[in-house]
Amino acid sequence: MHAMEFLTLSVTVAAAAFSILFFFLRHAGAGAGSLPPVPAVPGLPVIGNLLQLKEKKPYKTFTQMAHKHGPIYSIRTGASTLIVLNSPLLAKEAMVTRFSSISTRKLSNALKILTSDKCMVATSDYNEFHKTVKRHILTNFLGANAQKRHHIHREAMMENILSQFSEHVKTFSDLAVNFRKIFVTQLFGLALKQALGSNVETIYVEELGSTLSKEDIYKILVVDIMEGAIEVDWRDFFPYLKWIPNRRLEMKIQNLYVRRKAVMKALMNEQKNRMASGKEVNCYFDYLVSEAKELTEDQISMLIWETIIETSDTTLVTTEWAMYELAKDKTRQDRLYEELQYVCGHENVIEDQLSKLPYLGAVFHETLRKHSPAPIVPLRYAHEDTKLGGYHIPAGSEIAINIYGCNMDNNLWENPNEWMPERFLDEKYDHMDLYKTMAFGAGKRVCAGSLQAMLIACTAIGRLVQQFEWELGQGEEENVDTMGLTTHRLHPLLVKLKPRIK
Ligand code: HEM
Repeated sequence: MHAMEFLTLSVTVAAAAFSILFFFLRHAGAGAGSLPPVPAVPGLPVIGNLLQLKEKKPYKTFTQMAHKHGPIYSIRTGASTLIVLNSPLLAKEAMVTRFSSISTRKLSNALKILTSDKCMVATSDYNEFHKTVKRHILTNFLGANAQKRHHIHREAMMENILSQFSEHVKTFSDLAVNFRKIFVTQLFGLALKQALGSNVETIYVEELGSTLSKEDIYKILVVDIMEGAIEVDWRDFFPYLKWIPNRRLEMKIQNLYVRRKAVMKALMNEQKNRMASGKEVNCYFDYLVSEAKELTEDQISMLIWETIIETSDTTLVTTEWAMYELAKDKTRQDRLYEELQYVCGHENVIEDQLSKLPYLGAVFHETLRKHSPAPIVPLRYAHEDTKLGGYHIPAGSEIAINIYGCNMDNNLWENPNEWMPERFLDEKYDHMDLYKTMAFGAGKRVCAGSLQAMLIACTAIGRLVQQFEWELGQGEEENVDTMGLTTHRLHPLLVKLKPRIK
């Protein structure tokens, strides 16, 4: 062999051997300790990257950082290290493959108080308590059979929503209508009915010394807690300073906690009296009282409240954004209307027909993709050394799964900033698959309420488009700001409605 050829061959063999070794070390049998550390985004001493997060829309900041630093990077939030994942592959690796090492929740000080230290299905660690309460919520409330039993309440809600929009159009014809005001009152009513068996209008709360309207109850159980949940306590970032009091925040959060507890107690007492009079109904409260003997009264109160807040928020966010996009885009609204006409004729769309309405499904999924209602999965942390994307993840790292970043990934979605439901008509998608995007999470902790969210949002969107032509109110096109950490619209959607001629 020629000397030059020999040299080239040797270099090639050495390079191949090195590549195999490198691949082996990064991906396969190598111990986690020998893997490289996750690339770090440069920050400042002590505070780390906190200043880069001051925008208060971390999911957007994280997505921009991913353009520069790749889909996995670490940032320092004060004393803690946060690993941020921005691609579906990495997100699934964390939520499915490495679940056993990353199944523990990391809660802020505010959330620790508001969730009664993880006493909810969604915020608990993956332990016996979680398995028990997840079984309960699926059996009576969110599983497919339970959802069939609650169908009657959803149907009543849809009727009320439509009649209120019709009433508005009759009375004020040209005036824009506040979509959220009508929708949320009815959705909250449904939440109360499923949870407690009664769409309560008023309640006397002894601890607060006053009678509350439904609006007051909604504020205390949902709005105030959503706001409190995103309160930032600087001690979250510097746990070694937790001995320094932060009275203003502590008082505020404690006050929210106490008020919520008092209202739940009054609501539950009313239902206890009903049960004592021999009247039982199909609702989560009756089920937990009679079937979940292992739970304390406080735990039942938290679990009932959990379903109320979960029913009332994310489905509203999805439906409100879908109606915004449809009202803005007459061509796509017409396309949806044609599909509805073709499948349902002059009849109102019903849940059983949803599988025959691919464009309606596509509108739902595209809205979840572009406006993911839970843009970041509530933080988890690795309780043991593990690996992600071929990098070493030391025990104690916090993990942020940026769902918004996954759903806006340029490598996966063409023009991700555009709302294009047609992308989900591609034959690679199974029409009834609820998990086409990362919006509901993945793995063992995937959203337990996805079926309910789909049934409510799709039926509502379908009926509202069958009944009216939608147009944005003046200045609404630019009105796209969101609230804090979520994609909840900052201002309610204002729309003009024109009844369709049947
Ligand atoms: C479009 C609407 C919704 C979206 C986008 C959504 C999103 C999510 C996400 C991302 C998670 C995963 C959290 C994690 O992995 O840590 C989750 C969990 C959960 N969601 Fe939803 N959700 C929605 C509606 C609902 C509704 C209507 C309910 C109930 C009424 C609900 C109940 C739950 C529960 C109980 C969990 C915890 C599951 C577990 O930890 O095993 N969700 N949701």
